[in-house]
Amino acid sequence: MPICAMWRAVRGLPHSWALCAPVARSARCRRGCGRCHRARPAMSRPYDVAVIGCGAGGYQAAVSAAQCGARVVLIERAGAGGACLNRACVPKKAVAHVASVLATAHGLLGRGLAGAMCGDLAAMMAHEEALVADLRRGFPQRLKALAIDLVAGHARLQSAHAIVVSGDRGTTTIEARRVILAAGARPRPLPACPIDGERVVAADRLIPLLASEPKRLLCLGGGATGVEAAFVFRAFGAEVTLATRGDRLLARPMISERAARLLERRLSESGVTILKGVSVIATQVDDAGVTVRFQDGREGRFDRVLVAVGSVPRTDDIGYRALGVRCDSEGFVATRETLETSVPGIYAVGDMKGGPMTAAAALHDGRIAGENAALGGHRRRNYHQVPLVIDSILPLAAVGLSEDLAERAGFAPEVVYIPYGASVKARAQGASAGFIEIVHDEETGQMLGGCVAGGGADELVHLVLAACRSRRGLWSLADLDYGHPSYGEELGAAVSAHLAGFMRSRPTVFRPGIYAFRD
Ligand SMILES: Cc1cc2nc3c(=O)[nH]c(=O)nc-3n(C[C@H](O)[C@H](O)[C@H](O)COP(=O)(O)OP(=O)(O)OC[C@H]3O[C@@H](n4cnc5c(N)ncnc54)[C@H](O)[C@@H]3O)c2cc1C
Ligand SMILES: NC(=O)c1ccc[n+]([C@@H]2O[C@H](COP(=O)([O-])OP(=O)(O)OC[C@H]3O[C@@H](n4cnc5c(N)ncnc54)[C@H](O)[C@@H]3O)[C@@H](O)[C@H]2O)c1
Repeated sequence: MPICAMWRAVRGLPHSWALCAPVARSARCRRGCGRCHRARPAMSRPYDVAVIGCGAGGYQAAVSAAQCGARVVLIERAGAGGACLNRACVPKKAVAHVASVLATAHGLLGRGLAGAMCGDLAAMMAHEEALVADLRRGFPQRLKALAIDLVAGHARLQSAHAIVVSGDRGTTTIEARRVILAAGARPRPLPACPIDGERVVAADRLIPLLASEPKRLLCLGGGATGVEAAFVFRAFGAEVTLATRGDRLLARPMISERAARLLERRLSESGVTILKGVSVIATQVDDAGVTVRFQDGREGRFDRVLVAVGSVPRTDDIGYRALGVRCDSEGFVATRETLETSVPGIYAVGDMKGGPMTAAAALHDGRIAGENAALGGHRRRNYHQVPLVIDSILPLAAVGLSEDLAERAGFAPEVVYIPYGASVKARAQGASAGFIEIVHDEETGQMLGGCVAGGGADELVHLVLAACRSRRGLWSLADLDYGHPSYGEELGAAVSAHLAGFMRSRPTVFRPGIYAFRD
């Protein structure tokens, strides 16, 4: 007799799903009584972890939780992969690579290359679309391999343990012991420059904007998006103006002043017009373009405008505020270092919470929150371990503490500056505009951070990060053998000079600092 039937017989109750549910997962029951299995709705057994949003943060959180043995459901209302895969990092990397090959080729004219080199926009867009589609297709398989259920629809929290999902197939309720919010953010609107999706577009429409082949483009905002967009559009022949309210590009503590100045010079040399300390007071859109008025009286005429002035939280109906999840003054979800919100059992990752808003940081969050939610652990996030990489005419990457931040954290920072002018590889490649800056504690030799501007930046930064996380600090870089000629050897050469003093006087013991706690 099937187990559910036995259960009914014992209790003397009619056949019902609620009764059978506890035994319906048994193989014996399925063989004997198909009804229980077929009738079982999604709510049959609470999940250990439910994740809302399948962007970089949500995907990683689901994977980490599943790898910890949790039963996980991932709810996504649009395309899996979120902003990073569909609109931002991935397509941007594809087009920025072509742009940097073009820039490199121009730099080698008369040094081994001859003739005109130009981009093929249509072919590049086709490559980018195929890449994104291919990566998106892989999602279901990767999730299936970890037994993660992917549910399509808009998720709304009903309680800390119940989520109502509305999709094409109606509404269902999913129960979970813990919930991870990973719903992302959206571009900050600029009232003086309203988005119309055609002439004036938001930062996350960068790729479609490229396809429209603007001749005269205004990039509003001197942050990561503005800088990267200005570089790519210029490489494809557009006349580009980059206008920012701030007094420098990439105004974040991790990126040194010296790097920002060099980037500005390289962008200007490539033909980008840079306006600093300006903001738009009015825009007028007509059939032929956009007239933009700035607060300093200047006026400009452009084909298109890209508004990239930061991000704001999603205000969509997700229901967490009603449950008492606290937000910061800007509306981003506030979290503890464990990424748990003010409501126990609800975590938040990625762009929807305060902190750095990059896919790299969202992935870091996802690893921590996924594990904490699955195991009830207390691993803490540490954004000093997350690199920032900017694709531009001057590749830039940074990690850890700048000199200022190190001083404020109580270290005695010393900055080692290594210009690429001394690098054999950089000179051989005709790319000697660049440098490496390393911040370390001069009393102990502990590595605290670094900023790389120039060739190899996006990969070298990981070597700097590894040294920051190593208890051997500067020694960890000095002990390595490097290929020659290489950019890496510049790191080794620079730190060797600084080690002489320590070798005479100091042991390799570090004070507790930003990298001291291990996870
Ligand atoms: C042009 C551009 C280029 C960038 N390039 C880089 C880069 O090179 N490197 C880098 O590190 N960062 C980059 N970023 C930043 C990066 O894209 C974001 O920080 C990252 O994608 C944020 O990931 P997330 O998981 O927090 O959010 P998202 O990727 O926005 O994912 C949130 C997901 O949640 C879903 N969702 C929202 N609400 C609900 C709901 N109620 N129910 C179900 N699903 C829901 C959304 O559909 C979405 O798929 C770039 C950003 C831009 C704009
Ligand atoms: N490579 C990467 O990691 C990468 C690339 C692109 C975007 N992103 C992330 O995406 C998010 C959005 O990028 P973003 O560049 O839009 O934001 P951002 O916060 O990086 O930069 C915003 C810029 O807009 C300027 N600004 C603000 N208000 C303005 C105004 N009224 N007029 C003119 N300028 C104004 C600011 O001075 C700043 O330079 C960021 O958090 C960024 O970290 C990351």
